[in-house]
Amino acid sequence: MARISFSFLCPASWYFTVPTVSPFPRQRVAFLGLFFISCLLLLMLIMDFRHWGASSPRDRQYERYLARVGDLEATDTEDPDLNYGLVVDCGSSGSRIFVYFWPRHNGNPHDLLDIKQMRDRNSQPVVKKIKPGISAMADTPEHASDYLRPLLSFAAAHVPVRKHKETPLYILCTAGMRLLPERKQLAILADLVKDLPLEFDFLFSQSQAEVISGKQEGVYAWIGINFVLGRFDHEDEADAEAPQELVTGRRRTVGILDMGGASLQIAYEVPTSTSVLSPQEEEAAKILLAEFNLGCDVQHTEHVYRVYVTTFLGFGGNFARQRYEDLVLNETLNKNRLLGHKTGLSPDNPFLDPCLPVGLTDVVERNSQVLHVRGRGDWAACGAMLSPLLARSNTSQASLNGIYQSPIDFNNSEFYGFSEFFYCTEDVLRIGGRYHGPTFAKAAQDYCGMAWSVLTQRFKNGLFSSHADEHRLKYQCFKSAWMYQVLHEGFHFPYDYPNLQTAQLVYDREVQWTLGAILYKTRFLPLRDLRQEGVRQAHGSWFRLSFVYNHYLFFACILVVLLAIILYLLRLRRIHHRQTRASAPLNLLWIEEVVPIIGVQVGP
Ligand SMILES: Nc1nc2c(ncn2[C@@H]2O[C@H](COP(=O)(O)OP(=O)(O)OP(=O)(O)O)[C@@H](O)[C@H]2O)c(=O)[nH]1
Repeated sequence: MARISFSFLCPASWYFTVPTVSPFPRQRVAFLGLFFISCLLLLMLIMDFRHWGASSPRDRQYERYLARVGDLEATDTEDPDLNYGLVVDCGSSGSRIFVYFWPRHNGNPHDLLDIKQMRDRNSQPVVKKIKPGISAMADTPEHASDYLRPLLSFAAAHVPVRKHKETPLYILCTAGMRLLPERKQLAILADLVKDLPLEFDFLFSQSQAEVISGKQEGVYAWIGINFVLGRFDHEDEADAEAPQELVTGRRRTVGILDMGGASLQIAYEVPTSTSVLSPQEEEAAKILLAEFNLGCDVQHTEHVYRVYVTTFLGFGGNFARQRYEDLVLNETLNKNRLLGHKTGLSPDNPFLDPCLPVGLTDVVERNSQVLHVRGRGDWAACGAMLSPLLARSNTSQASLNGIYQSPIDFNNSEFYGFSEFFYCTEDVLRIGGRYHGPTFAKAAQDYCGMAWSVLTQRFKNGLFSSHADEHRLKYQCFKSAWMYQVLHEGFHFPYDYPNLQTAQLVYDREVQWTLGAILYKTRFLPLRDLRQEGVRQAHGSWFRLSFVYNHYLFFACILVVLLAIILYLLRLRRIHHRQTRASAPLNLLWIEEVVPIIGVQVGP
């Protein structure tokens, strides 16, 4: 029987022996119990440790709130960890450059990069616009890069020079370019690809200058707004915007309506199992559905979204006005010919246009044909005249141009309207935000019925939004009627649909399709970061899980060991007492034996 004595913790009288093979089964049970509890504790702590990276829903909401506040601050260009990206939106009415930035990816494979619009030293968004659209370069494509130079120089002055080489530049052209013959489009793009890299050091290749399809534009706008609203977040938590809704897994996404100068897009998520369709409808629906994965790993199917997206070229606000003028001119001249009238042929016998404010005069010219017009500001009559331009078919499941429209659950959906949807409601009417059909109709009607002289006077007095210009004043009556017709007659939105917001800024972030474009184009970058992180973790994994790194775990283990020791000592003490009582004479002998062996005694 071996004897071990403990002298450093106990009083001298505590000298005792420990049998190597315990003769006490209860002691063994206690040991096993302790061992089991320790393991359990360790396991729980390790599990908990894995979750330390993720914060609670409440924390996440708070973090999001802080992030929104942070979005309004000047971008810290000294921070070496920030990445930058540029998107040029070459639209039909003008081009604008957006400068975005993002920090390192947060490591959660469910999240996209946290891309935000850059803000300058005065905390103003870094964005610059030029007019006219790039399609104005159609006949002089060799000057396309000169045309874009002011935008790129502006961006180059804002992005730190050391970052230029790694800053991707995307030049994405929309409807204005789509309307040009392919030959002219290619000539413009070729000039950009050839000349811009000579002057600017951004990451730019041939594939990064393109004419995107309307479908892409719609999907990008859809991604942009849903990202800003946090609808791609997957964790279980109450929705900040709809707290009554406890969302598990995926959140309900919002749909978009985006009316530019030349084209119009609608996009919304559709369920994977669509309603019963005829084979023809099924075929039509397939063409209009975009299925894409927003996860950084294509194998993660929980990030697959199925979105109905349609684009209508020629249905943007400015282009619709041109189509309307074509229609009016042709109809009036035909009537003149048939009935011998002279309507619109001179300024004193103008065509009375219900879609222009009262008293506004204008001249429509097409191929040497001229039509003199004067506004009569009749919004209802204007709407009625626009009906043929919607080109609806008789089928109930079709929207504009007779295109199949996937059913929308108007009782359980949310939409955001951008560009003309916002400008038409806000610029002069000042009712942007939550859209209410009857209120909008009343305001638009009142505006239309005003005399042009009164409107221009109000404009001079600064009564309209700072974004409103003369073009807006002139065409507001037409555009508001067009928007209304498109929304309710074209897309069949109920007149009292309560869940449409018209917007340009959401949480003070400008929501443009360009944000969705850069999010989509950089969606695999997190995977690269995660892989690098994975390699780093593999090297340092022991360190990360070690007790020293994890101080909570370390203290818990110390506690468990101390507990085990104390219990063990108490147990031995009891055994010792029992034995002392059983053989008192032997006790002395034990002490005599033990003291010489150890030779160290604490206490008297
Ligand atoms: N109030 C206001 N109007 C704008 C602004 N930007 C453009 N517009 C006007 O809105 C109309 C539509 O312009 P955009 O939304 O830029 O459309 P676009 O990109 O030119 O058109 P697409 O090529 O069809 O996408 C044009 O008549 C512009 O003059 C803006 O920031 N504020």
